[in-house]
Amino acid sequence: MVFDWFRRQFNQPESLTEAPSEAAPEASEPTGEADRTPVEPPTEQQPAEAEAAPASPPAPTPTINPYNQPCAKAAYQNLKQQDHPAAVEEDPGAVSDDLAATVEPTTDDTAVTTSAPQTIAEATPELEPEPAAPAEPPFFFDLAASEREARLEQLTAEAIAEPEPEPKPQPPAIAEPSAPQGLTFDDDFVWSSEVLAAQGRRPEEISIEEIDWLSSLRRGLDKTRRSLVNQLKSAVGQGPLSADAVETIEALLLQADVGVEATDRILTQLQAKLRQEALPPEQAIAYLKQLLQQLLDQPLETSGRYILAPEKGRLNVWLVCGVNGVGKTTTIGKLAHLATKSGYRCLIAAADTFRAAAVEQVKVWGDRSEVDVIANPGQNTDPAAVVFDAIAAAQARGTELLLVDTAGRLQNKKNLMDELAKVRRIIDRKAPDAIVESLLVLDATQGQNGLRQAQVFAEAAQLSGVALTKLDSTAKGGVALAIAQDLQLPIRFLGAGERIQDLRPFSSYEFIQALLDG
Ligand SMILES: Nc1nc2c(ncn2[C@@H]2O[C@H](COP(=O)(O)OP(=O)(O)OP(=O)(O)O)[C@@H](O)[C@H]2O)c(=O)[nH]1
Repeated sequence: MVFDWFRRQFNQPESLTEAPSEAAPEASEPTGEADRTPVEPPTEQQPAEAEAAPASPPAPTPTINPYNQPCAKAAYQNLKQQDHPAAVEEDPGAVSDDLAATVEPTTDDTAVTTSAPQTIAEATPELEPEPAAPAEPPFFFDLAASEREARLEQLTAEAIAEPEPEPKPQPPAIAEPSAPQGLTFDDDFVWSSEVLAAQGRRPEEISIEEIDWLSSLRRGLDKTRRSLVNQLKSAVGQGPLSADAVETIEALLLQADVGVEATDRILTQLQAKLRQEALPPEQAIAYLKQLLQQLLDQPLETSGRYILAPEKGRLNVWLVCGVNGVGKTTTIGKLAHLATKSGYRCLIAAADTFRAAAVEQVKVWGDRSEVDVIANPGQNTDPAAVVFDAIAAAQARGTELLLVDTAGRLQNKKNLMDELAKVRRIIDRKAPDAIVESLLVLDATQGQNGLRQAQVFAEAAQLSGVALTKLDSTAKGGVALAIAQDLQLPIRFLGAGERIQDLRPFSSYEFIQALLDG
């Protein structure tokens, strides 16, 4: 059974919607929880019962404890088993024991309540294997000593949040869809699997693809997180907020491009809560996470749709817009990849005819994602004509998702509106039954400037949501909150790298965990 990435749902812990309502009237708005369907993992070996009937929503787990690793270890063992079944079949019992002996952290309860980076640093030495060598070398020992050492160094480096280190070099763009590589029981793996576990995922349901995505997201938000977390923790964790603490939190949020409106809202709610009860830093941060997540979820609730997914068996037309350079073409390529991987018949229309190079670029992405591109040879051809041809092709082929690249560089809002309106008219005439969505691509590195672009596009087109790209290249990841608060636009997809698999549907829960807890 093919895993539908578009319909991957995120069950958030109940506490995330309940607690803030005491302090924040907004929290009493409908949460849309009922609309959410249970999580299904993108494993190729779906559990049989999951196919027959959706499992009931998993029991919520209030907080992630990445350093209490039972899920991570079990998931690792399971994935490794899929990788090397023979090796594991020889003596599965020994594998479990060795795993436990090798990575069982001996952190006590106190360590769990300390800040994440500190806990990593404290727990790290205990990740070393016990001195006594096991009788039979387990597969786990293929984590070479050098690899563990590198990991130790990395964890130690990460524990020192300041000064901000140089960003890790991003993997080069990969021309072909590539399977996530390398199964390593490292900090990324542990964090990602515990984030999934906190959403009710069982270890055997955890796939390498999801681990790969969450790891990318976590690494992508590295820069934003580093400039936020430690200072936030010290400011938030001192009982009722002093004027100084308010100022610090305000400055930190604004620095991460959270925006004035969202920052004010967060501070008001946080102050109200901390006046009611003194929370230790970890709990205060947990509360802050709830506030941020609610803020991100609000436009999703208002839109009435938690996910943006093509409807099966029908023609869905997604107009992808955005100014040049924001990652529009890349996003189309990644969406096409996601669509084919998720079992949809997909086609791309190269309707950004304003620039000849745009057509060529989109063709390259079509090749990478193995999706055909409908283009009109010749320069400055009419985009509406390309859409017309593309719809005809889509109808002939039974296409389910037609991704339309639209021009971003139009001199003014009127031109933009006219062009988008013309494309819409063609679609309405040629495919009246199609489901049409408009997705705006925004570049996170542009921070608040992106909001102004969004404003113009929001006025020109009825937007279904935003694809926020380049999160991995900026410390302004907080702009996601400004998009939600100031523009009330739902974020639908996140791009956090240049690889074809580095774009996935948005989860407010995972985003906030990666932002404040990774
Ligand atoms: N690091 C990173 N780079 C990205 C991401 N998305 C896109 N890019 C890069 O951003 C650059 C611009 O991307 P394009 O997709 O060409 O942008 P565009 O909006 O189509 O702009 P034009 O090519 O000028 O039409 C490329 O170098 C992409 O590799 C992302 O999520 N992370």
